[in-house]
Amino acid sequence: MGVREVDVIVIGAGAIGENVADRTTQGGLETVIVEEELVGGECSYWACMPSKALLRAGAALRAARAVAGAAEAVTGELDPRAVFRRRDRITHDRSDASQVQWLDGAGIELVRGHARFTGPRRVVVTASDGTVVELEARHAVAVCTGSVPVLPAVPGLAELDPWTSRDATSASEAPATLAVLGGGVVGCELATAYASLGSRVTLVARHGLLGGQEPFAADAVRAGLEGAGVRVLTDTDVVAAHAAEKNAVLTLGDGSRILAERVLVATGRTGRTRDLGIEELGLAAGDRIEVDDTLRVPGFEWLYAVGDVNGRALLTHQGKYQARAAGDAIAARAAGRAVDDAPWGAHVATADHRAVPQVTFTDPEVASVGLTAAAAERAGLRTRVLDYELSWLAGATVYADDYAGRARAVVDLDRGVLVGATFVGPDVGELLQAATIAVVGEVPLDRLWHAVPAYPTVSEVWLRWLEAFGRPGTTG
Ligand SMILES: Cc1cc2nc3c(=O)[nH]c(=O)nc-3n(C[C@H](O)[C@H](O)[C@H](O)COP(=O)(O)OP(=O)(O)OC[C@H]3O[C@@H](n4cnc5c(N)ncnc54)[C@H](O)[C@@H]3O)c2cc1C
Ligand SMILES: NC(=O)c1ccc[n+]([C@@H]2O[C@H](COP(=O)([O-])OP(=O)(O)OC[C@H]3O[C@@H](n4cnc5c(N)ncnc54)[C@H](O)[C@@H]3O)[C@@H](O)[C@H]2O)c1
Repeated sequence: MGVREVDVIVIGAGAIGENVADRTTQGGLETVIVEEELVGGECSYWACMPSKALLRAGAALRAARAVAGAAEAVTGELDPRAVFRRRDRITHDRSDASQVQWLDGAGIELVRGHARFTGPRRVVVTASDGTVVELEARHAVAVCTGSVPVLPAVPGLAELDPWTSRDATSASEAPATLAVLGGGVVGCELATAYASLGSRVTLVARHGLLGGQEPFAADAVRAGLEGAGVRVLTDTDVVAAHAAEKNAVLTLGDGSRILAERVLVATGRTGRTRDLGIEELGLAAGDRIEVDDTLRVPGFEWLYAVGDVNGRALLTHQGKYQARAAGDAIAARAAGRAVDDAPWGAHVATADHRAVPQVTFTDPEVASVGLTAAAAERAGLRTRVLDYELSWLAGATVYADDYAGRARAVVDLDRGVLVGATFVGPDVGELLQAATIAVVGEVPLDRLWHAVPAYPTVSEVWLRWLEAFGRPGTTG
C-alpha cells in the first residue's frame, strides 16, 4: 500500500483540531484530519457542553428563587431525569453526524482511526476494522490530541474503578453519595452539579479550592458548595482507598474515612501523547508537548501542537484561539509568506501568557482574566487593587434579592492599565468580555472613563472601580 501525500495532517478532531484544519484549508492547503472517537472531541460530548448542561437547571432554579414574585411560581423541585435528557439533547446523544457534515462543508477530509507517527511528517492511521492508511505531510502535522485525566497514586484507588469527568458528565443517574477528589474547576463544577441533582457530596481537596484564582473567589465558592450541602475538606489528602460492599471507602491523612457510592477523580489532566509514536520524533510520551508562540514545536520545521496537548491553557476558547494562529502560521510558511510572530501578531498566541479568560460555572460563578493581585506582585508589577461589592450596585438590587458578589480589578500603576479582573456572583460570566478587551487592548484608565456602563446594570462596577481609583488630572 502506498503512502498518500497531503499538505497538512491534523491529528485529533476536537474543537481545536477542527479549527486548525479550517484555517489551513482556508489558506489553500489540502488538509486531512484524523479522529479515533467522535468529531467534536471532549468539549462537545464529555466536558464543557454536558457539564454546563448538568449545571444549568440548578442555576436557573436558583435564579428564579432569588426574585420575589418569580420565586412563588417555583412550586416543585429539580427533575434529574429531565436534566439528563436535556444533557443528551445538547450532546446530540453522542452522535457526531452534524460535526462531520461541518467538516464536509468546510472542505476538510476526515480519516477515522488511531494515528501514530512512524517518522518525520509520516503518520499511520489504523481504523477500528483494521484498515491502515499511511499519510505523509508536505508542510505540517498538527497534534491536537487533547488531554487525559491524571489518577493520583493512592493505593487501592484504581481498583475502585473511579469516575473521571467523562463518567460524571455522561452518567444518567445521580449516585446517592459522591466523593469528589480534587478542588479544581472540574471538582468544584461537578460537585455543584451533583449536589443540585440530589447526591450527598463530599469534596476532598489537597490544598484549597480553585488554585490560581483570587482567594475571595475560592472562599465564595466554598460557601456556595457548603450552602448546597456539600461537605468540603481542604488541605486534606486521601492516603488509601478500598471497596466495602456497595461503597468505596477513602482513608484520609488523619485516619478518618469517607464512604461513598461513587468516587470522582478530578485531580488534573496531562497531554494525550501516549501511543502516538512521538518517541519516533525524539519527544517524550505521556506529557504535554512544549511549543513556541506560533504553536510550533522547537527544533521542528513542520510539527505543531495545539490545544490541551500543549498544556498552555486547558480551555476550549483559548485552544481555538491558538488554532487560528497555528493554522494561519502553517499556511503562511507553506506559501513562503512572512510570519508575524511579534507579541500580539497575527500568527502568535500571546494572550496565553497575558489574558486567559475563564468562567467557572459554580454557585456563585467566577469569571476571571489576566493576573490576580498575587500573580501581579510575583511578576514585580507596581499595582493597585480595586475591590467592589457588587450588591451595592442598583443593577444588582434589581437583578436578584440578596444579591451577593464581588469584583476585583488589578491596575498596573506604571502603565495606567488593567492587568487583571475577577468577578464573583450570579451570571458574572457575561461581564468578562469587557475586562478581556480592557486587558488585551491595554486601554488606558483615563480613556475607560469614556466607556460608560448602562444603568442599572452590574457592569456599573467599571464606573465604581474608576471612581475609587480617581480620575487623573482632576485633583491637586
Ligand atoms: C469536565 C470538563 C469541563 C470543561 N468545561 C470547560 C468549559 O466550560 N469551558 C472551556 O473553555 N473548557 C472547558 N473544559 C476544557 C475543554 O474541554 C478542553 O480545553 C478542550 O476540550 C480541549 O480541546 P482539544 O481539541 O485540545 O482536545 P479534545 O477535545 O480532547 O480533542 C482531542 C481529539 O483527539 C482525538 N485523538 C487523540 N489521540 C488521537 C490519535 N492518536 N489518533 C486519532 N485521534 C486522536 C480524541 O479522540 C479527541 O477527539 C472542560 C474540561 C473538562 C474535563
Ligand atoms: N469552566 C471551565 O472553564 C472549565 C471547567 C472544567 C475544566 N476546565 C479545565 O480543565 C482543566 C482540568 O481541570 P481539573 O479540575 O481536572 O484540574 P486542575 O488542575 O484545575 O485541578 C486539580 C486539583 O486537584 C488537586 N489535586 C491534585 N492531586 C490531588 C490529590 N492526590 N488529592 C486531592 N487533590 C489533588 C490539585 O491541587 C488541584 O486543586 C483545567 O485546567 C481547566 O482549565 C475548565
